[in-house]
Amino acid sequence: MQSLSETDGLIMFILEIYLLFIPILGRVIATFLCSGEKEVDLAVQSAKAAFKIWRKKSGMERSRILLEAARIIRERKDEIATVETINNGKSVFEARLDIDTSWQCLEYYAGLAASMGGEHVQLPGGSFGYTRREPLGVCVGIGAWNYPFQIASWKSAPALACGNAMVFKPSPFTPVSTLLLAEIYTEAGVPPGLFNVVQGGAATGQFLCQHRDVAKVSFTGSVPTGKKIMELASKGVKPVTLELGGKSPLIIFSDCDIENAVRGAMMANFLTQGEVCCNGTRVFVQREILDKFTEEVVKQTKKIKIGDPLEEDTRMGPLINRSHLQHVLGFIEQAKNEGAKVLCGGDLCVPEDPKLKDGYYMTPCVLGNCKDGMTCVKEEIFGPVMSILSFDTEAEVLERANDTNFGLAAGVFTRDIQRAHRVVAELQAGVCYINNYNVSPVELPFGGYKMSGFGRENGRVTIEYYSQLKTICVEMGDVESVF
Ligand SMILES: NC(=O)c1ccc[n+]([C@@H]2O[C@H](COP(=O)([O-])OP(=O)(O)OC[C@H]3O[C@@H](n4cnc5c(N)ncnc54)[C@H](O)[C@@H]3O)[C@@H](O)[C@H]2O)c1
Ligand SMILES: CCCCC=O
Repeated sequence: MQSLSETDGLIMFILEIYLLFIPILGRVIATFLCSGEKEVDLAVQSAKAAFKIWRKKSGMERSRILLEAARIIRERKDEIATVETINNGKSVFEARLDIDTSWQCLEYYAGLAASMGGEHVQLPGGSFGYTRREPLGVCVGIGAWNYPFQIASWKSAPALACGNAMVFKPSPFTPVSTLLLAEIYTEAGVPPGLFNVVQGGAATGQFLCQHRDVAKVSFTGSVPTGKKIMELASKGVKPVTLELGGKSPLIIFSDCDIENAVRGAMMANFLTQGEVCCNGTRVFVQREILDKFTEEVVKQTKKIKIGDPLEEDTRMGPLINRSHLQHVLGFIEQAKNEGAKVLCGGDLCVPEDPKLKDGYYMTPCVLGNCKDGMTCVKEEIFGPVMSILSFDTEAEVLERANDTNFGLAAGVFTRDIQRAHRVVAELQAGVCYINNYNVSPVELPFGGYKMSGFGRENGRVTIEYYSQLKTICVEMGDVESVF
């Protein structure tokens, strides 16, 4: 995707034309116009009108419609996954898993919609108070390009279940699948405009964040953009949820089940071409098993089938675009210059199929001899690059694992259950895995510590991020005035 007029920072109506590149082939397949200030306002106004209808519906009514939307997603799973693969480049095998977690999210919040309530509190003299959980209004969702349909589902499902409307802006690199979600919500019976999609990049996102009728912004993307969004939202005192980047540690103790630890490390690094926010890219391995673990990880990494992501047995497709591919390869060059050793991969890859020759493919990379101060260990690469580090003691690895501004996720592999819980209690990360990595059941909250953001997606707690609490105080006696 290229913007003919990349306009980061400009707050005015701008006509942006985006070229939609398909990463599999490296070719333009469509162009589209970005929504300007006027289109953003139209989307917000129609969402506002829909909100007036939707907020009056009972939780049971909202639940029924969300369940119907979940059913349609299940029914259209293969079609949506194919669109996601063509647009993003991830293997269709993985895209189907994303679609599963999407309809599961709608089902989960459909289940909670009818049970959102407040509490009743008795006060002296028969008086009492109660609380009501009320929707916020028109919420904005802004998404990244790595999980387009899933991100839109994870934001819209709790928002709609709570009685809100949502205007969603996908990344301009992956504008397509969110439109399918809008179509599905409409078919399921939400009022027209309740879930609106606007297209565009930074400028469109800014129009949304500063719109006076927007009540909340939920953002998924990078730390620098998250900071800008927080700043814009602060001007209107709008609450924000920030799901940002990471550089998560995965700690492998020598008493682990090594086969599972290797599988965990692969899951922690190579899903969606490594373009995953919570990836455990700093793999700390206890010295006693370093050689054995490294040998096995390299062996498994070399076996990953790279190629046309629409083929059933492909497990790694192209990266999102050419400039990101160059960016990732640049990190590998820098790692070599700083003393890391490339144990496998890290090269441009031209798949055998001639039609794929212009796609954005690379071989997944394992870096050995990594040290804490290296750029590849400190910065989010967002590509298929695993950095292996060694450690000796639990105290030492905890200190090193926490020595980062990020705090999205962390993992530990050990057979010692006391140690597992002791270590995760000390890890400064919002999501911790014991003896697994990168599983995201929608029943569990997901979100970061430190610069990886705040607020949560999924789980019961997310209801609190899409609703507000009203307190009602009821007097049953006479007014005792102090005057
Ligand atoms: N924590 C999570 O749940 C999570 C999930 C997926 C991705 N991510 C993070 O996202 C990043 C990769 O995604 P990306 O490259 O799309 O991120 P990005 O920050 O470049 O863009 C994200 C979205 O923000 C929009 N945007 C850009 N500038 C804006 C501005 N000034 N105002 C409003 N909107 C603006 C973009 O158009 C896009 O829709 C990585 O850092 C990754 O870790 C986090
Ligand atoms: C595993 C899903 C989390 C998405 C982050 O990029």
